[in-house]
Amino acid sequence: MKFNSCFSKCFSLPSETAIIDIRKEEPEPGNDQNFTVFSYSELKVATHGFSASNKIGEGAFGSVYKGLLTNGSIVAVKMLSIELESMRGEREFVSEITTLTNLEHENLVTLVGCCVEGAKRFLVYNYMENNSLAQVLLGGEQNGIKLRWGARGRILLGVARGLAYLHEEVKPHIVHRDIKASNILLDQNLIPKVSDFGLSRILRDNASHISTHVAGTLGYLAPEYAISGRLTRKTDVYSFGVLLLEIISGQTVVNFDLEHGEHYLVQKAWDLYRANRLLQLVDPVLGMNYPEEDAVRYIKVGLLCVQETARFRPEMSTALKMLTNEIDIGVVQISQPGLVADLMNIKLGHKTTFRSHYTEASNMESTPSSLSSCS
Ligand SMILES: Nc1ncnc2c1ncn2[C@@H]1O[C@H](COP(=O)(O)OP(=O)(O)OP(=O)(O)O)[C@@H](O)[C@H]1O
Repeated sequence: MKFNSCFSKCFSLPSETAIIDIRKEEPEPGNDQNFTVFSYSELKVATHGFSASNKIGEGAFGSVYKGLLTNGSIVAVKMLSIELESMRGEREFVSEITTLTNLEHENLVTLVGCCVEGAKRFLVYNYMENNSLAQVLLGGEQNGIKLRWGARGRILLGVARGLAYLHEEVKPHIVHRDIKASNILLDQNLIPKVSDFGLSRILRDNASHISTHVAGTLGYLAPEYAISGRLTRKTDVYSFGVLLLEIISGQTVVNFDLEHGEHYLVQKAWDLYRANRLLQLVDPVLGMNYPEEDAVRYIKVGLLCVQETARFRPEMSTALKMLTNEIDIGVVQISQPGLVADLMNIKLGHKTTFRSHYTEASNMESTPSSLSSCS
């Protein structure tokens, strides 16, 4: 796709700015027709000037705004607040985004386009009506959504499918790196959509967006990734296992409000497994309204995914088959999970240093260089 093949158009807009110039990427024949390079003014109008009332979230990359495009579609506009030196150049940025928009799966958020205006960069996604799993599952009553067992099962299967697609069908495969409840968005039917996949591709080498200074995020990190920076698909499998345990238990991976001994969800699940009391992990709000056999199977898959030794964790497609009972988890041995407790104690006071340890060179499986200052 040629980035310089933009053209200007005039649209009438339902605001005080009646007519503005809009640059759009003209698709070449055979190219992806769904990809749009938006103009800054178009996004500005769509989000009411990036107003506070349109702001729907804030992440490590920057603020997210709800927007209404002139064609009537509702979008989420992510304003990237990353230093320019960490970001790829204009052409590379657009080319990486084009690649990402070609990834289509029911369980991935659709990236509809981007905007480059000087130093400013924006990503434009389909808007997800039910916000993130973090807010719905762990945000309490204010969301007005109570996730029943069936919905929880559909969500974790959907996330597993989305990840299996990124890991095993996309070529070259994509390691998400940041699987967590706030990166799972829910559409109007509570279908889960994995977001923020492939974002490291828009960064220059050695730049990282993973917000490891956030305790919750830290709890999702596989031990080998946290300690030595080794990034593989099994790193995502670990994070998926943590997410699964959160979905079943309704608890966050780390919660210091709970009683001593219950702070770390993975530790708690492991203790209950060894005591043969796995059902005690299930979210009490579900009462008795869940099939016990499925619950035990799901939790065992979660524990298998968070095993300390990466090679003992299943591939995502295998985990999926275990969840759906196509593969019998009963015969699989589960050993010691990777526990974050020690890591949390050591690292949380060292925000800046810690973050700098999580730099990765590419989206591919990698082992970054020295971590000698890690203490
Ligand atoms: N496509 C979308 N539709 C609806 N809401 C969205 C969409 N994308 C993001 N959001 C909202 O914006 C919030 C911030 O999203 P973002 O992906 O920037 O950060 P995060 O995942 O919460 O945190 P981090 O950047 O540390 O991973 C989300 O939690 C969600 O509430």
